[in-house]
Amino acid sequence: MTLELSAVIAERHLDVALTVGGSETVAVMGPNGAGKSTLVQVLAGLLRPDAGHATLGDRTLFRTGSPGSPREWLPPHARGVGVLAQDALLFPHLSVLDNVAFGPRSQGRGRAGADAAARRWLGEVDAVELAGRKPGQLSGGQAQRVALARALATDPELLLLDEPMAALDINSAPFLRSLLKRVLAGRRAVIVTHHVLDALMLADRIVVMDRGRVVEEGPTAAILAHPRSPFAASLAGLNVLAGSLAGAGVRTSDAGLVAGRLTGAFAGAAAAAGTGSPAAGTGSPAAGTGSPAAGPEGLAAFPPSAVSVFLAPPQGSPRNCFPVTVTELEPHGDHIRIRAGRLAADISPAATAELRLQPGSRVFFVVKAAEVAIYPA
Ligand SMILES: Nc1ncnc2c1ncn2[C@@H]1O[C@H](COP(=O)(O)OP(=O)(O)OP(=O)(O)O)[C@@H](O)[C@H]1O
Repeated sequence: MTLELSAVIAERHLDVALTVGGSETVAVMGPNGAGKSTLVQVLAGLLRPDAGHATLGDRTLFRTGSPGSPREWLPPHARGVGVLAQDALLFPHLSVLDNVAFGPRSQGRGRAGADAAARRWLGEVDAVELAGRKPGQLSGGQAQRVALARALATDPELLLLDEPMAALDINSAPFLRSLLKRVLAGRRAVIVTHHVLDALMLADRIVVMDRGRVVEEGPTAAILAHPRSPFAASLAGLNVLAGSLAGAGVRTSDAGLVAGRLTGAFAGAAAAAGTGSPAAGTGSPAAGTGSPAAGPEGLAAFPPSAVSVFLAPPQGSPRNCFPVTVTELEPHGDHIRIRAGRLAADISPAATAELRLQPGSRVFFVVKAAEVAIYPA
């Protein structure tokens, strides 16, 4: 069962087409004003396009009409669509439990059944203990978890997430991100995000929008490896290595142990569990996507500006050191971006000349652990 959408809204310069498969999560990215939120509002039934149609399996969400196919419009509550926005938007006068039970109740379930469903979903987002509170007694992160439970409690065929982490502080965002990873698995979802890590961790595919149109789309890894739009190219700048979490680092199958610093709430949890900081790793990260079986999955991310380039490994240094072969050199602002497979380093033109770098040069990319952010995937 597929979601198919085409929509034109002249006032917002929107002209998009989108298809989302049955258990696919699509990340919608793009610069400010690209039309990402407008797209979500169209799918949610909050905005009426001038032209177009949307179908979810054999159901029509809307059709603006043409000779031979009449105008159709399903109101938001009848679409089978759940929405999680930047703000939780809970009903302030209802308890957490009643907020989550609201959807099942309006679908016709009795109180006992709706409450049981609400408790089950609160369990899914680790918020059962909040059931009796009012929204005013919740932190931002707690409210967002409750809003996620509320969005899921109607068992929507499509989940829409519009920058769900944007309003959260740095400590709450990683927890919600790992919850989303769990609940989005096998579910159809569209997530609007500004963060490439969200796309990497949560989505199967990226759709890049610009000025109301889709300018690029494809599997997340493929878009980042071969970006065609300037926006995707800017996203692709970040170095990301995947593997399994090991203390304050990530053990990759081909780049060894990448040492870094744990981010946000996860750092607190790891510290409480008594995990330490590993020694810096060495290895060849040319492919860098391996995911060894041991331990929960994690990502190590660092900007090209944090990478130094050496002809020989620095002696006695506690830094991450990756032997690589240069594949490409390109101008990047005042610097030269040195690409080596999936990794990139930005260094000065003078350093590039001094090291006599060219495609095929075998060098060492070196990055301090303090510059590497470690995320649970
Ligand atoms: N309520 C509104 N009324 C009229 N035009 C709007 C409204 N909201 C947004 N727009 C316009 O529609 C276009 C798309 O905006 P939209 O908010 O969908 O972009 P976005 O990609 O979500 O941007 P951002 O990343 O800044 O949230 C922009 O030109 C914007 O100015």
